[in-house]
Amino acid sequence: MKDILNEIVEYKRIEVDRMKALRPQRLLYADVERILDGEVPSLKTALMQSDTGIIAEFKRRSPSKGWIKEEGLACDIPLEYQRNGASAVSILTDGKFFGGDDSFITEARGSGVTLPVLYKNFVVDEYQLFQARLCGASAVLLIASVLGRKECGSLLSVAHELGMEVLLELHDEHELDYVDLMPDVCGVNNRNLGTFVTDVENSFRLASMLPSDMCKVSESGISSPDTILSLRQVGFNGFLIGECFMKAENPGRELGRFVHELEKLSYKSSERGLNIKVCGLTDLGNVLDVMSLGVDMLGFIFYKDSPRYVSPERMDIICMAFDQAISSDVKPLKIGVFVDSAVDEIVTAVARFRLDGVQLHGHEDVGMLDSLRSAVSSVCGRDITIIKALCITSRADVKAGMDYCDSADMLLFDTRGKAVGGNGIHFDWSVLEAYDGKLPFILSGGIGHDDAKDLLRFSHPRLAGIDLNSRFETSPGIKNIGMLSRFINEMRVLRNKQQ
Ligand SMILES: O=C(O)c1ccccc1N[C@@H]1O[C@H](COP(=O)(O)O)[C@@H](O)[C@H]1O
Repeated sequence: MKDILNEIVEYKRIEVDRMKALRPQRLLYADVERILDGEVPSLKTALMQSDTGIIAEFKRRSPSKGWIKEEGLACDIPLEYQRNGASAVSILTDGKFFGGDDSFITEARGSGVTLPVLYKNFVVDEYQLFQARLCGASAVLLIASVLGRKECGSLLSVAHELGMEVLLELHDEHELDYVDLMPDVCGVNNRNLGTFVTDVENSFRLASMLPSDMCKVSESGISSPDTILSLRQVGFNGFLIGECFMKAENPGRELGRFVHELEKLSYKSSERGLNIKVCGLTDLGNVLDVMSLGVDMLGFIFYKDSPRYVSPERMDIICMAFDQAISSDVKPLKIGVFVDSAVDEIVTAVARFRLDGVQLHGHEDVGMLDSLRSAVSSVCGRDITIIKALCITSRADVKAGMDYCDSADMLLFDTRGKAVGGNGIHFDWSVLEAYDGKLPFILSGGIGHDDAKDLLRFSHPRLAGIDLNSRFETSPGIKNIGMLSRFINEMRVLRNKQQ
């Protein structure tokens, strides 16, 4: 088989010469000089700080697949990626082989894309770096296997002088000496550019050979959130995904679905430790204070008989401030708590308050959960996390949780008491030994500030988090921030000692 990479690079050199003849380098540089004062967002910072680390790629065709999305618009898809949880966007600008163009980055910027944009092309000449800067790129891709080490070093310096970062792409261990050139980000390509065959094992193989403090990206062939979790464990910060999104009818929506799956999996694997849900919030200032503690989920009770009921009008105000206050490293999920509400009512709340999940605290059966999931999907175009709460007194109550294993994403075990929820009393946690289902669960029911030690002694393979509610309040619906903060710190200290 003819080596496709060689063919592309041969053509690229001819193409660059042609472009230079049409627009000499000094004229191009004069244009670049005019915009050099303006800054572009950093790819490295976005990857190191963001939740997902996903670099979503806009790629209309490829040499191996032909057209993937010929009708895809650069003023549409990259912005949708930004709205659906990407940390950065990669835009293919090579024309002949990938159906791209530099104008795609200009169009994406024009449509409102503020995320870092990677200029994805086969850079062999500094002329292309000027082009990248001019169209609004934050970073350029340099491929070790098509550049001599010296040539790569000098392109890297020019990119830096132009205020752009470099993602240096490696494919195998023979290229590891390029890492000394100090690129901003190091990529491991899982695609053999000669044959276009992908194998994610390549990233796992090279991970330990790269410096541990280097920002690392795994590129190509990633199609499942599970793979991202495993790649994170071996030190990857970023994940470049193109085809998996571009081949979907709606790439932005597909990314949103993928991110949601990733969030759910992160909870399941307890990758973030024991997750903390603070429930029964009703006051805007109190919500912002709780968020500053770095908790994982915020619970809002939409059950009118609860003393922690939050009205829709109050919730609108909370949501507005929540969206503005949010920074990527503090992003709790918004969970709505419902008791035997109608599906329509829940779907309306999910859409209006942009809820990430719902906690069903009544007698909702499996059929209801399935109808709810499909109604949310058709109205909101996305999935939600469904937490089914079960009231527990005995091992038999625990076993009932098994019924929901294909419909819910998580269970919540609460104490059976006089009120539907929020009774403030424990149940006997030892009955949870009877739970051997596959869903993760949140432990709930009267957890208070004096429970930290017992909680850390309690272990169960499916324990994913704890719920803090009535025993952390100054009055119903108002959380005691000092008490919550001391408890969360105590849990962290005890946990670190345990590890
Ligand atoms: O807290 C409430 O008022 C409430 C009302 C209706 C349904 C659920 C409710 N709260 C949930 O109850 C559990 C246990 O809370 P507590 O620790 O015993 O106060 C918790 O999961 C809340 O989400």
